[in-house]
Amino acid sequence: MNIAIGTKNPVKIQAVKKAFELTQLEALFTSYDVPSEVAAQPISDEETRLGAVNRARHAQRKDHADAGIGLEGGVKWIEGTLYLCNWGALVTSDGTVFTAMGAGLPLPDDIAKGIEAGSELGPLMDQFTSRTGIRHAEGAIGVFTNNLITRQSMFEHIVLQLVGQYILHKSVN
Ligand SMILES: O=P(O)(O)OP(=O)(O)OP(=O)(O)OC[C@H]1O[C@@H](n2cnc3c(O)ncnc32)[C@H](O)[C@@H]1O
Ligand SMILES: [Mg+2]
Repeated sequence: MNIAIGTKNPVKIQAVKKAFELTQLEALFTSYDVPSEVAAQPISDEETRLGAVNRARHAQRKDHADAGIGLEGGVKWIEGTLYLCNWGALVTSDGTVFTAMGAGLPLPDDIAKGIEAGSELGPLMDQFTSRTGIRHAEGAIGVFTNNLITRQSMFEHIVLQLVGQYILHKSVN
């Protein structure tokens, strides 16, 4: 099957490819820089999920793929604490939408203050770690789990949830 991925971020692309390796599906991949149509820094489950769905829809339409996949990273407030939140969506050529959420943990106060002030998590994480390109590497989830879970493995898990739902749907329809 042809899978169109709605990002050019290599971490997300690798996550999709790795997840498909664990399935019985033969897949060919393309990737496109598509709009999420939400803020560059989504700040709720709803907004992050919508970003993932929009990316999946746009990617699917780009080359009439059998399925489009969108992955979106965001943050959300729970009881005054800022948490990481991550979402994925798979949209099929007949318009069926599957969604799934991934790992999320609380972020330090300094990061939360930066987000409140309007900054994006990517640059804030670079500042926090005195490095560059954390979002293309282990991500915030990697930094705050001591690399036990990386941004790639986190997104891989989301894609497995999406593909699992898709396979089940195909087998009963
Ligand atoms: O090229 P795309 O696909 O857009 O990949 P991205 O790394 O920008 O990822 P998102 O747009 O999904 O993430 C939304 C925002 O949150 C940031 N972000 C999300 N998760 C992150 C993480 O784990 N580590 C660092 N930054 C992260 C990212 O830099 C964006 O500002
Ligand atoms: Mg982005």
